[in-house]
Amino acid sequence: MKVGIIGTGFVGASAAYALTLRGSCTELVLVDLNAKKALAEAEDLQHATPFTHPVRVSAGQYPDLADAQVVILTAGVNQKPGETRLQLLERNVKIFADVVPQVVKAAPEAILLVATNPVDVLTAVTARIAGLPDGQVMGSGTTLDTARFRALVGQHVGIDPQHVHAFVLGEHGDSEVLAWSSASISGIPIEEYCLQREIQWDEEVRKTIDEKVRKAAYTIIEGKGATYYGIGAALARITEAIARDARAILSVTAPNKEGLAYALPRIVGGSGIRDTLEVPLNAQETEALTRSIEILQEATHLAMGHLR
Ligand SMILES: NC(=O)C1=CN([C@@H]2O[C@H](COP(=O)(O)OP(=O)(O)OC[C@H]3O[C@@H](n4cnc5c(N)ncnc54)[C@H](O)[C@@H]3O)[C@@H](O)[C@H]2O)C=CC1
Ligand SMILES: CC(=O)C(=O)O
Repeated sequence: MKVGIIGTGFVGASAAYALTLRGSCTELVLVDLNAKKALAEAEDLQHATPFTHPVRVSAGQYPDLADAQVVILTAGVNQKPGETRLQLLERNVKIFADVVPQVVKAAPEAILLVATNPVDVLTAVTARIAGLPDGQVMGSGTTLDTARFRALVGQHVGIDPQHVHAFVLGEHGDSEVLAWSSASISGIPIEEYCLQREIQWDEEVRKTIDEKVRKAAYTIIEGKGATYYGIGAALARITEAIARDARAILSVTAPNKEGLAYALPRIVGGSGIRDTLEVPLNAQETEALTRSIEILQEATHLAMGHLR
């Protein structure tokens, strides 16, 4: 299975490394405006393959994406310390207006997986430009935030985060919603689990975890300039769900009938998004999700204006 990655900066290169380590594909084509960088990353990754999986890694141009099953879009500017994701909007919409038509021309059958921020808005923009069937365009959405949520809850209760079932919904950004009321440890509500095992579980714990999830990008960018390992692994996981027609439930983002994209748990398989699930929410979470969607609606309207 062939995968293309557009943009070989921190995120693109980390996704490529995760795909190679996990053996998520058999062929990987790297494309970047900076062809020298793409070539250097391809060579470096190729040298990892004797220790990983037999993935054929190369640097290329858009026509080399022909027959790719998935193309991951990571091209664009990232946040500087203190900058929000939505502040990247205008610059990255312009880049996508250039990149997306070239990807669709080369690989019209590929599932497009957007990672560039603001990812929800750029997923809507990609869908608008690409004009592909429903389900063929998705964004990484809150898969990373959901992973952060699960990792922190797992750490607090002392179990493998793979057994924490919890979602972050709405914007991949400041207004995101942690769906506490439906979160569980392998089906046992967290509150009940903590009661059984005499673990602290109160508003203070939830507030600390919420803050750490919501602010993770800001603190990591402050410390090392960019975030990339978490999203690299998330992109490999989403790609595998497509490659193996896994029907995995992942909080990816996708445009609705009105062209507005935000993250909800969705069933991801070989043809992309197969369905969207509803998470039971309490009144406070419903209100927060409505507000998050309103913020994205405003930003998406602005982004579509930049396309004209
Ligand atoms: N969705 C998520 O959860 C996450 C998203 N991101 C986002 O991913 C994006 C990329 O971040 P980084 O890799 O850290 O940035 P980076 O600056 O390290 O890499 C961006 C790459 O895009 C390339 N590029 C720029 N314009 C291009 C064009 N027209 N065609 C082809 N390539 C082009 C650049 O040459 C560069 O190699 C940012 O928007 C960042 O905010 C970052 C982390 C998590
Ligand atoms: C940069 C970004 O979007 C993140 O790490 O969540």
